[in-house]
Amino acid sequence: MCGISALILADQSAAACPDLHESLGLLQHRGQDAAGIVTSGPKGRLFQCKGNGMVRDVFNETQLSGLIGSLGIGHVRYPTAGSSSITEAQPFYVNSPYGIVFAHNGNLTNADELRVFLDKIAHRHINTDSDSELLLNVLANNLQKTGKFRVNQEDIFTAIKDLYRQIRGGYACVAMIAGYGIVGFRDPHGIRPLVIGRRKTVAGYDYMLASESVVLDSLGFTDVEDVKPGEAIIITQDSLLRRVLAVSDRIAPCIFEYVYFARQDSIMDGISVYKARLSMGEALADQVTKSMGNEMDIDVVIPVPDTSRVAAIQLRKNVRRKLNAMALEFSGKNVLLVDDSIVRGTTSKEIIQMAREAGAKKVYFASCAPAIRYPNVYGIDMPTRTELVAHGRDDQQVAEEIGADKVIYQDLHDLVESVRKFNPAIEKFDTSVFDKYYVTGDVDEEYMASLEQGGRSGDSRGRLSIDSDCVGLYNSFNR
Ligand SMILES: O=P(O)(O)OC[C@H]1O[C@H](OP(=O)(O)OP(=O)(O)O)[C@H](O)[C@@H]1O
Ligand SMILES: NC(=O)CC[C@H](N)C(=O)O
Ligand SMILES: [Mg+2]
Repeated sequence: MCGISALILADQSAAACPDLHESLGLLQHRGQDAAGIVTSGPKGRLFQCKGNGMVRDVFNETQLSGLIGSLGIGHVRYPTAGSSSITEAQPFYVNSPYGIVFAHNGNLTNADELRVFLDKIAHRHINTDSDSELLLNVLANNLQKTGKFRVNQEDIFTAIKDLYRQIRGGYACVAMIAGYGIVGFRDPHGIRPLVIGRRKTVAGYDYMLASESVVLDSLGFTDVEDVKPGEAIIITQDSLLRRVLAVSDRIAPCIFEYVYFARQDSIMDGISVYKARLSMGEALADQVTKSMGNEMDIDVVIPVPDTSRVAAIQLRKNVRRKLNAMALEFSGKNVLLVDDSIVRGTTSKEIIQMAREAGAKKVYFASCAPAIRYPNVYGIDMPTRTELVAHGRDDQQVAEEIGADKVIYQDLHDLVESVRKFNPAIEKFDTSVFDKYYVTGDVDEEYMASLEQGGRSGDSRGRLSIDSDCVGLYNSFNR
């Protein structure tokens, strides 16, 4: 997963960087492999700082003070395509046309096709395996076709409208055109989230786009709204224009944002993540009661710790260390462990073993999400089918695999309703990891098999990471 943000300040003499930097800290849970900020300063000059690691590792005071300019964009990355090489840290930049920088949350499912198109037809050099670099180059190519000396809003809308026809997958994007303004757009199915807000200042309104509303709330922005599926927004010093450029009858925001990914203090597509999680818990309680029936013998319910993900990276040297503090609760009891999800089964297996070592009599495991049996192809870094503990296994077999006496999964319909009841206007969610229904319609057996082989360009699995301390191009001496 990734987090993105974009900011344009009303006061052109002020610096966008401090707020962008803070926005990335607030989005850190969405990506911990790399972070980057690009700002646009006087004469449209672009200033960049990006690298591998957490936000606090990538930026220091000196670097931040060098990021001058009143507009900019930022990114935190958890790769789903390409590798974790620093060369794929975002934002990406192309100089032609106009000087564009770009940041993307999501994952494209037709990356192979785009790569060929950009090479053979558009004659654009792609230097990495990142699908986001492809996306940027499709946008740049579309803008180039206008042949204009200076860009205008209509041209940008046309370029994005064309892009909607060319690319497939999940994507929320922000871009900045040097010295001109910021742009945001969201895929026609609304799979990945993006919000916009404004902040009144003496100089006028500042505008910010971000993956999650928590960023805008924390930075004092108000009138926070979701960018609509298929909508593009262009903000310059003088204007804000927004337009829905692609309409889909299959709106399907990613349900996993509510289950696990988003911060609980965010509101996404009009739904409080916190309230959705409470409601999932209620539905799961019913499911547990139903599934235990007359054999209900649970003495204690224990949540698997959900450490703040920002801090967790420090604590997460291994699963056991993370879970250690809970062992005392288990002795002599029938325990129900509750987690948001079971993916590979690593966490559940480990904590169940710990519970048994600590003297638990019976250990049941309940998951707020249904069984995850299929990969995510829209921007959440999940393993391939064969690595998923529930793939090809029924509930009983999963229980055996993770060492539980019983596994109780949330029912998919209940999960959807737990979220949907807060915004019934959303008829569907992307639930592909549970039911194999991929809303873009292009994810077939061949695609899945290629994910497993790690052979598809644009897929991170099975690929070597080419590390380099040179941002933008590979450093030869490190290879
Ligand atoms: O079956 P697995 O492959 O172990 O994956 C599932 C676990 O991964 C996540 O936790 P994680 O430890 O990543 O982060 P958290 O502290 O935010 O819960 C999730 O909350 C589950 O606990
Ligand atoms: N998780 C994401 O949103 C990743 C964005 C993009 N596919 C990358 O790998 O950089
Ligand atoms: Mg967890």
